[in-house]
Amino acid sequence: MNTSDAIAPAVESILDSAREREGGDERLSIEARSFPEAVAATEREDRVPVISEVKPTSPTTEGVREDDPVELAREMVAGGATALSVLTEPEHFGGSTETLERVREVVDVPVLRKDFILREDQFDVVEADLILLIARFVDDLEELVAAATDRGFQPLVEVHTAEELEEAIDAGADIVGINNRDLGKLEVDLATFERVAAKAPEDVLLIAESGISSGEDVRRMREAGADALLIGTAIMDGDVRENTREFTTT
Ligand SMILES: O=P(O)(O)OC[C@@H](O)[C@@H](O)c1c[nH]c2ccccc12
Repeated sequence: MNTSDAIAPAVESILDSAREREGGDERLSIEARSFPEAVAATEREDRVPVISEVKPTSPTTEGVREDDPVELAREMVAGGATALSVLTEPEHFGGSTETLERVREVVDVPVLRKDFILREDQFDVVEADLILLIARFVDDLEELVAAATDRGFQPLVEVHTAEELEEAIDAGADIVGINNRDLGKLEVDLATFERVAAKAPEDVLLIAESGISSGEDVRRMREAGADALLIGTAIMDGDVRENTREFTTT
């Protein structure tokens, strides 16, 4: 874990509660819906692969969206989402594992569990197709990537710098998310993806995360090598079906 740079207080608070969150006591075994296949299918239809994020609120968003997350998820899939991301962090993002469970029951696309996982037993609380591991926050990335894969999850390793990208590759990640948001200052800069993606090996599936809010942003990330885009705020703001449709047909 890289602790040399200061982490924003909001993120410290997220990590404090993540440390205390209990794990499951039974090891899960999952039959995951393939994310690489879903991405390839979207590409064949000449659309942009988008992971649409169900995010009721966040430390950087104003207000809380009260609509039924399951209904939002359905609408996102109807709008052409390749996959969904569901926040399960309860205290700062308004998420829950029950929501993820219900969403995964009603859609047939791959679903990412978005949370701040720090220990192996925290994998075992709810099934998902993809699971997020944030390179900056975990001590033993390689072990966690292996533990996730053993259970049948497709680990998505999130990075923000070229050094973390290297760590992710060394840990065996083949799906990597490059977060444009700096978790130190919580600021977004799309140049992050451009800079870090340039260092990625060809065979890694690259996801551009955070701060994508226009067709222009989509094109910019695709030109820089994004195989898929993870979009939350800009989809959650308004008609989620129409918003997803617009991003996927840019
Ligand atoms: O709402 P945005 O800017 O479109 O970003 C979505 C997603 O990238 C962001 O929610 C995110 C990226 N990494 C995370 C880690 C935990 C929680 C949330 C995130």
